[in-house]
Amino acid sequence: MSDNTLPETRCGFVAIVGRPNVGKSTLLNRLVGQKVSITSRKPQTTRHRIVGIDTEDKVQTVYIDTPGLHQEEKKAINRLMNRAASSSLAEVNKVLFVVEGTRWTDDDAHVLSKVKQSGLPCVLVINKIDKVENDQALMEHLTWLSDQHKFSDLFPVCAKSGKRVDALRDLINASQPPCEFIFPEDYITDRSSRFMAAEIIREKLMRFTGDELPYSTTVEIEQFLMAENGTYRINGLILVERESQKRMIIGKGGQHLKKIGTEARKDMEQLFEQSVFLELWVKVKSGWADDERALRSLGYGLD
Ligand SMILES: Nc1nc2c(ncn2[C@@H]2O[C@H](COP(=O)(O)OP(=O)(O)OP(=O)(O)O)[C@@H](O)[C@H]2O)c(=O)[nH]1
Repeated sequence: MSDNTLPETRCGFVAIVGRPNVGKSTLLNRLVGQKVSITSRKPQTTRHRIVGIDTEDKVQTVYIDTPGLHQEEKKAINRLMNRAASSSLAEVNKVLFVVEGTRWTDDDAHVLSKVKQSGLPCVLVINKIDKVENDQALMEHLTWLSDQHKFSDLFPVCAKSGKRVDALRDLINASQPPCEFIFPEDYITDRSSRFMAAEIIREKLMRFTGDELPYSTTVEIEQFLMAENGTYRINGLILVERESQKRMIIGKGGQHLKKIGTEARKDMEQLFEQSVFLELWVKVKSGWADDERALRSLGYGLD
């Protein structure tokens, strides 16, 4: 603490908003420098509010990753912002509104209306610039975007490659107000390791099963132990609705499930910085929607 009692550290919440599939989770992972939110080509991958924490020197930024907003989720952004803003520790002091290249849809317009209502300063992040071939079209679109709202900045990035993400991070960190750190310096998320393990498995399932896998598929971590040698022993249970889905996930001779397991294990080892022994099981569960346990693992009831 300095003499005038203002903390030497700076800290604040930043909400990441945008319609589904614009790359919010990819951006969050880049900003935090670690995988804290799962990503996939399928829209609506994010079901949970994930906090990614970025601490560098004396600045801490706590990111909130929202499920993709579309017309039916009108209240999500308000709920999110109210919840974060009512925190006694810090307030959401910035919004990152992510859009995709030169595309602008009704869902983007809907998110923008919510941003306007919130009255919060907003940086417009134009992601996926690698996909924009026409520079002139991008410039014209940026001009058009800047007329839609008084954004504090317009920031083109490529979250996938990380291009310009560091500069964005500097911009965000520079604007954080004096505040004690909310989380310990070595935290990158407020989610438990068990939760992260289930999310990683779910990501690999979505990646490797293509469009056939229904969103109703859930993952539960049945066991999460650290053995004496420091290895994590993790048992994951994948719950599906039909026998055919089970066969699809397991694949011929178990090859498919093995691949999912290997990829998930690698990500877990990177995240937990420990060796991981992962076992996966697939079980058919009928009437899962009535099952509170399965619903919980989908994230319902967490609010
Ligand atoms: N070409 C390109 N693709 C990107 C970029 N950023 C993200 N993507 C891809 O876009 C897809 C969606 O990314 P996500 O990060 O899951 O998007 P999201 O906005 O979090 O999606 P929801 O969870 O549905 O809200 C994935 O396939 C990403 O790899 C980028 O800068 N360039």
